[in-house]
Amino acid sequence: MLAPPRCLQSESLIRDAFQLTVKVLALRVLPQQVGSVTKQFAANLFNQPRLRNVSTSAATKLVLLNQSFQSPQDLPTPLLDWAQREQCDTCEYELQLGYDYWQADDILGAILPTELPPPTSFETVGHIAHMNLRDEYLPYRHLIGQVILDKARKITTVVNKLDSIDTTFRFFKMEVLAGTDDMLAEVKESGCRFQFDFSKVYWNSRLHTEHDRLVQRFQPGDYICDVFGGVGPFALPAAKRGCYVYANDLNPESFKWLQANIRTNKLDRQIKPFNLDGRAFIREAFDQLRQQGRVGQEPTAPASVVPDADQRPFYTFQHVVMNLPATAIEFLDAFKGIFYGFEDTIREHKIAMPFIHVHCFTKCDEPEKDLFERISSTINHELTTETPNAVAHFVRKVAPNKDMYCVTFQLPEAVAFAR
Ligand SMILES: C[S@@+](CC[C@H](N)C(=O)[O-])C[C@H]1O[C@@H](n2cnc3c(N)ncnc32)[C@H](O)[C@@H]1O
Repeated sequence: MLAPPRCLQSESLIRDAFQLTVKVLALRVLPQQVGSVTKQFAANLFNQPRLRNVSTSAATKLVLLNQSFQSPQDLPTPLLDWAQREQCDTCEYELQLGYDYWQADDILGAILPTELPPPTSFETVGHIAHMNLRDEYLPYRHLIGQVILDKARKITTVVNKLDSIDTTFRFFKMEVLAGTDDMLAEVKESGCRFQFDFSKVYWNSRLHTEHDRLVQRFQPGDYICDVFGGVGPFALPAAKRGCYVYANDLNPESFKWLQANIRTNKLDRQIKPFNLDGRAFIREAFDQLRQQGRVGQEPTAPASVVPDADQRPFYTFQHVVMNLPATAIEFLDAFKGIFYGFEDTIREHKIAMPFIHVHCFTKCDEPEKDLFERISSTINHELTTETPNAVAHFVRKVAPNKDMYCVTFQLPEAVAFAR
């Protein structure tokens, strides 16, 4: 495999340093002989990614041969015989390769010390390439950023995640390595358009599958309570599917973009946005839905003549999503007594308890045991893997010894009816 000349660099990128002249032997053939020779001797040709092995500039064609052949004597006998029979001679041919030819890992492999493998993986958030470089790469971070910027399609900004994460709002602090400092990202996911300031809100493209997985579980017409909703990656696709969503985020920036995304996707009649702390939101959302019914369907009569809640159909959520893996379990205490006083209505109308989908991290060797124990102790009610409708789903590895899970369980009546 060809590689550019090694040229250790640490300041600005010198693109001219990647010129390479490749000398190969070529067979001079007539246009009508090209098909036959390239088919018969495919293995002996100059086969390099993204390069043609037939030169088309001359009236006679040049079929370029493998660069391991230094002189005509090196050619395999069948090829030599063919050339003699067809009266084709050989000649030398020079290819000039430069910066444009090489791929990011070729260039980074040439620039970086040999003990550092090229770091070419990054997450894409709209036009932003989001890298997570280890410490040993930091002296070269701007060079790496420039190469990624040059080589990755549709990327105009390259950022590196810094060590710190905003502890409350979970967005990453980052440094611009190359390109513009425009952090306003536009992303399409699950048929919805999302816009947000990536430097101020949480967004993780790697959660796409998890967003989809849960949304597919929801049925059109379901009520969804999204406690840590961010800019809407659960709420918007769920609403597109025909669900009614109460979506919340404490970060005012997430709330602002959630509202904007609801408008852009024309889902105002199906999503109701909130900007509250998760615990307060759970109580508020359950109360409002019980009293008001559908999203956007405010009581039309003055409050004094609106019948009491227990004389109207009892609306509640079918699903609650809680994606704040570091601390979501702690918020489960908000469900204690959430239906206190409504036991008879719920039983009479056979209303099913909501499913709670709580995301969490674990570093434990027995993840399910650890998670169910922590959940049980917060809600004062024992849940195990044996509990009907309770399951722990592995979402992804976030660090070598840290996994993200989503535990789904149906809110136990004993918890919901507690005093
Ligand atoms: C891990 S992100 C998940 C966002 C989104 N649901 C997703 O799947 O991408 C957690 C979100 O919870 C929000 N958050 C953090 N603490 C909160 C709290 N106490 N109450 C409500 N939202 C909170 C953060 O601002 C952040 O947007």
